Amino acid sequence: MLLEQFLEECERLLEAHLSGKREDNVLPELKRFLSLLDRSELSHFSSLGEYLSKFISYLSRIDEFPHDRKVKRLKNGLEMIAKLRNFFLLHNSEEIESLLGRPVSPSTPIKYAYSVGEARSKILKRMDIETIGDLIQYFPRDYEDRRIIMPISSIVPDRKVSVKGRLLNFSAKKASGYTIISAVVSDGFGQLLLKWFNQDYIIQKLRRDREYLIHGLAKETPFGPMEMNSPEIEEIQGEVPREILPVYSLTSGISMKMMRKIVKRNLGLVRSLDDLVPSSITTERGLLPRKHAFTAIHFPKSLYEIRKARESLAYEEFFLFETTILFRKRQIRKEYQGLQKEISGVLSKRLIESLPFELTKDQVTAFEEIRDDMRAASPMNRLLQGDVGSGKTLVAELAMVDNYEAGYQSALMVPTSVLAMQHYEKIKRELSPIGIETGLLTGSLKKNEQDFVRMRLKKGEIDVVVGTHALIQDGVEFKNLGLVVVDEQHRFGVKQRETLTTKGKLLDSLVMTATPIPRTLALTVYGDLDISTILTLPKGRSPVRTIILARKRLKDLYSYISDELKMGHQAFFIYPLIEESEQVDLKNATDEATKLREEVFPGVGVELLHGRLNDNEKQEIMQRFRSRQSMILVSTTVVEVGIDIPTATVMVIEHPERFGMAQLHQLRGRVGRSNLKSICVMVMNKAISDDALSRLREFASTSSGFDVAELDLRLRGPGEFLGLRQHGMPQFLIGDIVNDRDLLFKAREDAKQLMEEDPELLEHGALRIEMERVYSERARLIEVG
Ligand SMILES: Nc1ncnc2c1ncn2[C@@H]1O[C@H](COP(=O)(O)OP(=O)(O)OP(=O)(O)O)[C@@H](O)[C@H]1O
Repeated sequence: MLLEQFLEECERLLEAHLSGKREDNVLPELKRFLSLLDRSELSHFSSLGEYLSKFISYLSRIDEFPHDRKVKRLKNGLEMIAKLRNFFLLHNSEEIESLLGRPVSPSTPIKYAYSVGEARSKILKRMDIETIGDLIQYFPRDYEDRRIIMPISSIVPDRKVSVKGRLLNFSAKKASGYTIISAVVSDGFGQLLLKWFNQDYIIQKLRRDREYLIHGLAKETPFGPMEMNSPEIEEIQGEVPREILPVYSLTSGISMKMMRKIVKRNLGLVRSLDDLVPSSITTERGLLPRKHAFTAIHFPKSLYEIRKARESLAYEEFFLFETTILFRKRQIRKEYQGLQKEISGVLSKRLIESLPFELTKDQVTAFEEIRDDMRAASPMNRLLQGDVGSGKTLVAELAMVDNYEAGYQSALMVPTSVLAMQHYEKIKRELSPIGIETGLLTGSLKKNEQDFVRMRLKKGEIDVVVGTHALIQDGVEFKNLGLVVVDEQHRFGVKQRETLTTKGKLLDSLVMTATPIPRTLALTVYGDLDISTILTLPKGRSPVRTIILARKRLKDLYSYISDELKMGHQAFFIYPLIEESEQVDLKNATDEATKLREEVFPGVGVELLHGRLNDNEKQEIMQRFRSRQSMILVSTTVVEVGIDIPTATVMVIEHPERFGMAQLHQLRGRVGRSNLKSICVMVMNKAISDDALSRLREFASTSSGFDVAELDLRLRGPGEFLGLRQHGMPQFLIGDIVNDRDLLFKAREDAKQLMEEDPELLEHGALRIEMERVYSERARLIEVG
């Protein structure tokens, strides 16, 4: 085997031992690989041979060592493999030149590319390839390793392999709208069954008795030969070179062979690509220079080179993105002067002293960060994230007190009028004693009431206003707005945030979110914002116990709730539907409320809340629940966000599988908001799928919103997570913010350092040009954010 294959096998072996998958001796296998090694490559480089001997002798006594020393050697062994490979890569980079043809320009329309022309360019356009630049960035979805052609009889199932075989027979069948093409190939010793679904064009490639090269993943079948689904297949003409070839996603009208040829012939483009990442960083991070990475991603010499090329290109994407954000942020700071506020902190101290509890450490830190921002000359642009009930609103309140002391008005914008009312009452209660005038502005107020509030805002008679979307409507003017706080970022788009911030000039803006998002996402979605995080919950809080309960045990739950009610505690019951539906067989809030009120808990006050009630009705219901005139609130998810009832201790969720992870966590966050022990019960139906059940189990095992967010991200991927796609999250071509998160952090760090050393990017012209080209749209959003 070739050196690279030898290294691949060694790596697999050491990793299997390190992870405990293998427990036998290491050395015999290592020796076997060594005996298969084709040493011709070593003869070019004496130092390579020497290093290889060192590697072998380092591992020669490994099986005699105790466990911990063995582990250490395995780890070091893997590092030595990486070094050997890097040595090899450098050697390869000299070969790249020979691969590259004549230079072309990235913006050249695809029809002028080599081997393309008018007709093919139409096909390529269907693959979103409009220019030669797009072509080079059309990355392979997989690779075909032709360095070893396996005998069919030695195929290991579930591993991708290349084999050679003569086509014995083939057939095409149509069944319920599908075309299934089957073929049998043999290499004289073994047979393999090939199958393609709905790939009609394959049939044109098949000729009985011809020899083919086949690449794919073989699966075992209970009877008969192994089977490969949708393999790559190509007729053999002459010698098959030992190489790794790219596999692209294609559309009809273009073959894999042709696509490879087109890419290869136009690869000369990479000559004109300037490095975006400074070479000092590339070297330090062990990444490939751009030219090398682009060449290797299409035509790699080894599997390791593929990995390195991918890593290098993903890093480049992240680096470009992070630099853009930092660069724009700096531009904004330079161009816009903010309100430089004078804050002594006397008033906010008074509020803190009046509270019946102490601030948590994280609340103090977040508050200090906000105050520093408000004192500074540039406008604040900060995200305050913290778990449900961690006390974010209080921090925002303190910031508004500081802002008042500096002589400015503040606005707090929340997503629903019920929440606006709740915040307004709390804020009024706490801020009136220190002389701050508060106001409420929601769409549910009567027109003359709204007019009155608007008039007072304009005159500067209201210092702190709480409201909903009504705050951003035309006709709302402030005398001297200085701080905008937006609660629950996800409910408002960037545009709405923008409208409110332009109400005053160069305002400080604070965004609060109770749905913590993993750090990686925070860096990308909120890359333009500074972030304060409240991790710790107030003293004395214990996590909400989360239980999955079988429906037949509802009686036990009812008796538990009765005991809680006797102690003066309250309960929520959440249903996915307001009323009975003909389409789905789900419990609904209206019928269940009647049942709970009349049969299960008579006489305790059971109220029903849902989205079809008008705002005043909703507020009255909440008011009665808050003052404990009613003890049970039956609701749809309207209570999801922000409702703060410290005496509520039981949250019952019916059909929990209908809700998203973040939503479940928000619902759970409605209890456990004081020192009282609380539980969240998810009632389970028999019909629930295994997947849904395991998702709920995982949810039940978490308690912090940060863990829930990581779990959600892992299960659903970044695109679907919280519907972020609509919120300006950048799409990366090759970088994956979940799997490449470490790379993203590194890029962030490096970009920061680069911006400190060369803030105007004078020494990095190519980076600056590319930045403006790719991210012009995103940069516009950042500017207004
Ligand atoms: N340091 C603290 N110690 C004890 N209680 C606190 C502390 N800070 C806030 N609280 C109380 O905890 C409850 C939740 O606080 P708050 O509403 O500010 O949280 P939040 O993070 O905004 O919650 P949510 O995201 O669910 O809206 C309130 O009743 C508040 O008075």
